[in-house]
Amino acid sequence: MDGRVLEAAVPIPPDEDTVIAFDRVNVVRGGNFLIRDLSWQVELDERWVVLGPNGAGKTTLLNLASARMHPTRGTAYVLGEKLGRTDVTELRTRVGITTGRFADQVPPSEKVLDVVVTAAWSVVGRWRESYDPQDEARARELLDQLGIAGFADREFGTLSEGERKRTQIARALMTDPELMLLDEPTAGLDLGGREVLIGHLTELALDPDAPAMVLVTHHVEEIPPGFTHALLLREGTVVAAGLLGEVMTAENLTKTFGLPLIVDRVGDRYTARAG
Ligand SMILES: Nc1ncnc2c1ncn2[C@@H]1O[C@H](COP(=O)(O)OP(=O)(O)OP(=O)(O)O)[C@@H](O)[C@H]1O
Repeated sequence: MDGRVLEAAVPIPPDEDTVIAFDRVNVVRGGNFLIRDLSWQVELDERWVVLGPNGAGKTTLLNLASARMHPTRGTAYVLGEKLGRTDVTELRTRVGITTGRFADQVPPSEKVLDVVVTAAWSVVGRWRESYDPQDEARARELLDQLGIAGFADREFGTLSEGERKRTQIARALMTDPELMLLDEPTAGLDLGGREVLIGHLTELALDPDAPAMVLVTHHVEEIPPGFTHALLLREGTVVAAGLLGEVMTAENLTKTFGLPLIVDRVGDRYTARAG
């Protein structure tokens, strides 16, 4: 494929350290290809960013990776389970996901600690009088890790957008997932909120005990240091995939976004602008 950095050779079935193995996956809806012939492999210790313009298929890719959708054609394994052939209920508990839609489902009066603890039962809204002290301790530890321990007893609805996003990440980590999916975690944040969140995502990315991660974003400025790989998507197909430093070229991003771009690396961050 033109411009492609890495031609994925995906062993099927994948070995046990492979968390995502997609082989020539297609997703077709109403005669349109949302994903076309996509092959991709994510290993346990990798942290991927998925970049692409609106409508490129990024959310569709996360829907596959979180077992919320299975391919129309092609083979997709997530955490060793073949999509379309497996009990997705069990598989979904092994994948942590944060999306913009989640915040809308949380009752504003819900206590922050409860938002995190209830992940253990895949529910939103407190429904038990008391929790296992171990679960509560873990939730507090995660809130602390995300820098919001002081908000444990606050109502979710009173948090800033950035604090809500951090609560959501703590919730996604609560079940100790093997794969963590982050759909535009920094969208809608002001500069300060964005940078704080990027700092926490960097800490997670550098933590060898953290799960494999896939982060979707529209902006190269929002790639947290510590992320190792990138997949560039356009119109459902892979423009480039591989090591971050090799993929993030002006040529690849120009193809991905369909306009001439200049890409700079400043320290461990990227910037892009029209060239
Ligand atoms: N059920 C569906 N039927 C037909 N087309 C669909 C369906 N769901 C999504 N699409 C289309 O598939 C394309 C990919 O959608 P997707 O949401 O995966 O893109 P995205 O990269 O996440 O976009 P954005 O950055 O805007 O969130 C879009 O053009 C969308 O309109």
